[in-house]
Amino acid sequence: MRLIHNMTTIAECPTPENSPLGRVIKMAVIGASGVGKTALVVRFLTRRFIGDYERNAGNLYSREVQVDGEQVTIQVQDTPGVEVTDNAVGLPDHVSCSVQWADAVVLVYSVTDQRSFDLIDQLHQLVTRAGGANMPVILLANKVDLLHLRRVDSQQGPSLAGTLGCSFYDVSASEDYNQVHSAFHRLCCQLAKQQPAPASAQNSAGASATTEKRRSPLIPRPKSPNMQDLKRRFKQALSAKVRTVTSV
Ligand SMILES: Nc1nc2c(ncn2[C@@H]2O[C@H](COP(=O)(O)OP(=O)(O)OP(=O)(O)O)[C@@H](O)[C@H]2O)c(=O)[nH]1
Repeated sequence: MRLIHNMTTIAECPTPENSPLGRVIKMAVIGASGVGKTALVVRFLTRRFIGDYERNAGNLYSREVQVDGEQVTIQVQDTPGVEVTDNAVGLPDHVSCSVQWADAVVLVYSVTDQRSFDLIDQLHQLVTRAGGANMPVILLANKVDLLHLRRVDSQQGPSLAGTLGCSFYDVSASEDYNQVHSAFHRLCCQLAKQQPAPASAQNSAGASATTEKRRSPLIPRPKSPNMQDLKRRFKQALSAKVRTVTSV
């Protein structure tokens, strides 16, 4: 089997950065197309579910949040959907690059899509190959609100997570902010505990070994963190709804 990229282009990969404000936690969200990766990231970072998302071209989102009382910069790389085909050899380059950049990976499948679930085992292998065996990974089963469309048995997710050695969460980006927040937030707490003190508290020689390991001059800087873009899209979605209502 081979993993292919569903999108036409992704121009840039994320670059590790230390915020002058303190700790930066970097996550990559990976899964098949349409499982709700963007919806989950947007829900976590803005509390909102817009419902209609542009096809993902690999956006990097960033936001300051409180983790255990500490102000932390969360950067989330939303990766384009991957698909399974024959002769799998590795992750698409841009996804692999996101894994190498990230401190942790969020694997996502949709409970309405058996193929997206079947992909997870293989994705996990490729993620640990690209990011190292110790890469923290969590598994999210999204769209649990769609009870009538469920195709993946509710026991399959926890069982697979047990086999892979990662935490598992049933979530619904559309219906339940708390579930989504809890899953991402626990991962943030775990990472915050594992990471060394912020770069600002260290001398330059003592910079994070993890950061140094992953820094590469070949990886260009990301587009600027796009909360503005999120807000724009949210406004567009709202105005589209207003237009629909007024035209009825
Ligand atoms: N009912 C329901 N729909 C959801 C949920 N999460 C996402 N969706 C919908 O599923 C569709 C795909 O969501 P996206 O967030 O664009 O999925 P994606 O994984 O980023 O897809 P790609 O950009 O193709 O990689 C959209 O129509 C969302 O509104 C959910 O929890 N419940």
